[in-house]
Amino acid sequence: MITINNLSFAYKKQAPLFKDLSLEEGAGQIIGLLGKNGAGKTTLLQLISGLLTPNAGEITVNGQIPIKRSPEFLEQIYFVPEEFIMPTVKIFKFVEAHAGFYPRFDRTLFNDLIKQFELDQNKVLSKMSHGQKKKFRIAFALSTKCQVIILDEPTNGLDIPSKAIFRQMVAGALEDDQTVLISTHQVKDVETLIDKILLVDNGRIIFNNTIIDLSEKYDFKIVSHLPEQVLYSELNPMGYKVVTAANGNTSEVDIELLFNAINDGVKFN
Ligand SMILES: Nc1ncnc2c1ncn2[C@@H]1O[C@H](COP(=O)(O)OP(=O)(O)OP(=O)(O)O)[C@@H](O)[C@H]1O
Repeated sequence: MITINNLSFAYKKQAPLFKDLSLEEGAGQIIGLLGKNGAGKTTLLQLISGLLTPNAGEITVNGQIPIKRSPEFLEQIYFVPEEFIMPTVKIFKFVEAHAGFYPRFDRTLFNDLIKQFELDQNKVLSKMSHGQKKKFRIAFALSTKCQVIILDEPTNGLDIPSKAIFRQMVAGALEDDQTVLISTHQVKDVETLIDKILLVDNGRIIFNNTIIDLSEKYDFKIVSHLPEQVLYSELNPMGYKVVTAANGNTSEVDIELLFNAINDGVKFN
């Protein structure tokens, strides 16, 4: 689905951001793309979407080369950037004008998602609040049923109930042949949603693992006393948050703890 071979990329007059980066991701996953500020998450998403040109290496999405921006490519990828400007048209007019670009666009789903987000289709997009615009873009993205949906910081600006609705929507609206790539710092918002974590640091993917694998191999828990065999620990009002090797049970992955542990040098394999 998404294949990256030996990608190198630098912004003009800047040191290379990515050198020799390779990645292979199949269909049917919700992937969380994590990394510190400036790690290159948005840049990577823009490269995959064909909005930036690699200096070397190759990216393909379903066999298409993104930067060629062919109609076959554009109808199967939808990118919701972190910041965007919306046109001065009503929601229903926008849908009338744009849904046709996406052969699998599902109007029933769109109407349902807009209702769940409590948006009025007669509202003018440019006059909506930031959170409302974001909700519209998410609903539109999911309704395209594109094979690759890219969401850059989707929950920024969403109120608390909308974050829960967002999780239900993404989990409920996807087909087996779709892949969703979500870049976020709001890990709690996607913790129960994502199947896989990709961690970008210093121009490299330093971590690429599934939640199932992590939950089978490691325990993430809060304890009052530090156990002897601990891979990583953090002080917590209740005692310590720790990561240990699993003892036969599966535990829910605490992504924030995992992120901090990796940044502290803990190797998860
Ligand atoms: N248009 C640009 N021109 C030059 N440098 C840029 C440009 N856009 C981003 N950069 C630089 O590239 C690096 C990666 O930026 P990017 O926005 O991809 O990171 P990010 O991981 O998405 O960060 P954040 O979590 O803060 O959103 C940063 O050092 C940034 O300053």
